[in-house]
Amino acid sequence: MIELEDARMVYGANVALDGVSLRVGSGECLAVIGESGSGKSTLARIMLGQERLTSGAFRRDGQTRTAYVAQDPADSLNPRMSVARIVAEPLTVGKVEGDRDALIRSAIRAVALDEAVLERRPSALSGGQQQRVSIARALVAQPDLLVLDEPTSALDPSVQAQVLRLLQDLRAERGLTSVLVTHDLPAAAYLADRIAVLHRGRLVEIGPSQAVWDEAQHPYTQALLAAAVGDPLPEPAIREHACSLGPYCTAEVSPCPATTTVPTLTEVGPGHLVMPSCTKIQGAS
Ligand SMILES: Nc1ncnc2c1ncn2[C@@H]1O[C@H](COP(=O)(O)OP(=O)(O)OP(=O)(O)O)[C@@H](O)[C@H]1O
Repeated sequence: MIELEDARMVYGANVALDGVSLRVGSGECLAVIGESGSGKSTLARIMLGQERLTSGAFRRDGQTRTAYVAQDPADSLNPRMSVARIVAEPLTVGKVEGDRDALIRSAIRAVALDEAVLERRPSALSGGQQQRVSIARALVAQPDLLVLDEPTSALDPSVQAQVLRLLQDLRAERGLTSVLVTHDLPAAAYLADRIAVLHRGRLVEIGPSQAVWDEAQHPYTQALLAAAVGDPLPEPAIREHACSLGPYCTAEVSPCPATTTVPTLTEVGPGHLVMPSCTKIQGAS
């Protein structure tokens, strides 16, 4: 459904994407993971058709309707509009025909919100409810491709788990094609069929989520995994990588100080769902 071939994106002296080739099949969820600055958001903008590559090819099925869920619902929902108007926006922009009221109510029910929220403003909702409204807005015009940029990272851990479960249910019900951009490897492994790992604009690994989780091949992916599961970091080379893990590293100076915060996993419910919580490790410089 979507294909990138030798994609390169350059902003002045910054190479955001460097020779990336990948495909996203119809109905597939691909997670794109990597540290801050690795090129994830650039890739998302390309897939949404918002920017053009410097070189290489981007192909998308002709009539693809795209939708986007941003990281922080507080930023992406207009505080002056009612939830009903917010959710209706893509219907207006896309000039969608049909019973708008029914489509809006159906989208709100799909994200497990009560229809009573339609009359409220975003400020009268919790962060988790706001993100559900963002997802309802993304779904209302029945997109073929949903791009989610860190959809849970602005939420409390318990709410993150609920939103991830919701996204998983929506995937199962609707067979949506989706691209999940995240630095959260457990969330990627939970939700996605495949995981693509970006490091400094290069695709260093791509494969089925379970395989990447169980047997990551590239040292950078192994370092991300070690950080995600709170393993002590055995190899000096991997420690070096781990210290460049922006989202997981509290250090703002280089070299990294001796104490680094990395996430560990906590079971939060039945099945396979795990969410990161933080722990201190010593000597991870
Ligand atoms: N509009 C732009 N102008 C100049 N440089 C840019 C622009 N957009 C991205 N970049 C650069 O491209 C690189 C990749 O940025 P990008 O935002 O895609 O990374 P990211 O993985 O999404 O990071 P984050 O997780 O922090 O959002 C960075 O070096 C960034 O500074």
